[in-house]
Amino acid sequence: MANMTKPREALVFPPDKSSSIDLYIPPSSTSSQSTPTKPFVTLTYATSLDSSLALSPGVQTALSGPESKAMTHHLRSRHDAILIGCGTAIADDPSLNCRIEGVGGYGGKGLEGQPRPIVLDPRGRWDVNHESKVVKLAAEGRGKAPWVFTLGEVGHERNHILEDVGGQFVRIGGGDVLEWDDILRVLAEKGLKSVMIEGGGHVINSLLSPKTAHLVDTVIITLAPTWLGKGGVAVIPDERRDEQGTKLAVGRLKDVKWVPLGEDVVLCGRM
Ligand SMILES: NC(=O)C1=CN([C@@H]2O[C@H](COP(=O)(O)OP(=O)(O)OC[C@H]3O[C@@H](n4cnc5c(N)ncnc54)[C@H](O)[C@@H]3O)[C@@H](O)[C@H]2O)C=CC1
Ligand SMILES: Nc1nc(O)c(N)c(N[C@@H]2O[C@H](COP(=O)(O)O)[C@@H](O)[C@H]2O)n1
Repeated sequence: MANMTKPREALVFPPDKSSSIDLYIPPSSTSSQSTPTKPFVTLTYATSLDSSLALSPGVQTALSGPESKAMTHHLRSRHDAILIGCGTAIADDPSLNCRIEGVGGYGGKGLEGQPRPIVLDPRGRWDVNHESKVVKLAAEGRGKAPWVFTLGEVGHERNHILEDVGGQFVRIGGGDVLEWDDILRVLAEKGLKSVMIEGGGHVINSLLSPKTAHLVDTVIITLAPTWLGKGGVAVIPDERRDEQGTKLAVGRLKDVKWVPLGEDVVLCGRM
């Protein structure tokens, strides 16, 4: 007979696999903070062999197999926050919760092990509403409510939708764009000690730009054995040049480990 205390969709990530991955993530949600003004930053996403996150902009594309999907949820259980851009929120209507067996809402207590969803939405493009998955899950006690980082005011109605489930709009910065230094400083000020940044393309490419790539502590990338073809949402950061104008690599990972998971391989490394 099935265990009645946990919902059927709970995922399991085996301890023998997690021991390799765990070297690259904060040991627990409370213990690791690289500096007082910045949370520990894990950049993590799934990509195709031709470096695409999705078939086309605005199209959700399943790349991870079941084993690497469980790995991603293990990461979600071990970070205080999970961050995406509004392009991903609009395209995917994501859950942004953790569905690993034993976390809060999936057999565990309260919201233990659930990350705080953060959506970067400088100009209020994401029409968050009562039907948004992340709002519904928060109302059901199966995930934390989102914090949406904006540059300007949003309407009262959207404010209420988030506040009713424990979320909020957070107005940050004084310029035209949300700067990574400001985003990470605000997360640290709010007591979040670790964040996993999932995407999408604009968010990853901007974070990996030469001026901000150093803000990333570790990288955990799922590589799926498929090509998505031209026109996809590609991870391809801006180029870097030295003072003479000679082109350089944007970055190279160190302390690298490749972990096979099902048909995928997971690349772990440090910036
Ligand atoms: N395979 C994977 O692991 C993932 C795939 N995706 C896919 O990526 C696609 C969405 O990617 P994009 O359209 O590129 O949207 P995105 O999710 O990168 O959002 C881009 C928007 O974020 C906002 N933003 C705020 N601050 C920013 C900053 N500092 N840097 C960059 N953007 C900032 C801007 O308004 C920008 O238009 C979807 O198709 C989704 O399915 C998304 C996440 C993970
Ligand atoms: N790890 C991973 N593998 C894939 O194949 C993906 N398409 C994604 N996408 C990211 O996960 C979000 C959707 O998952 P939930 O609904 O939150 O469970 C999506 O919005 C992307 O951030 N990730």
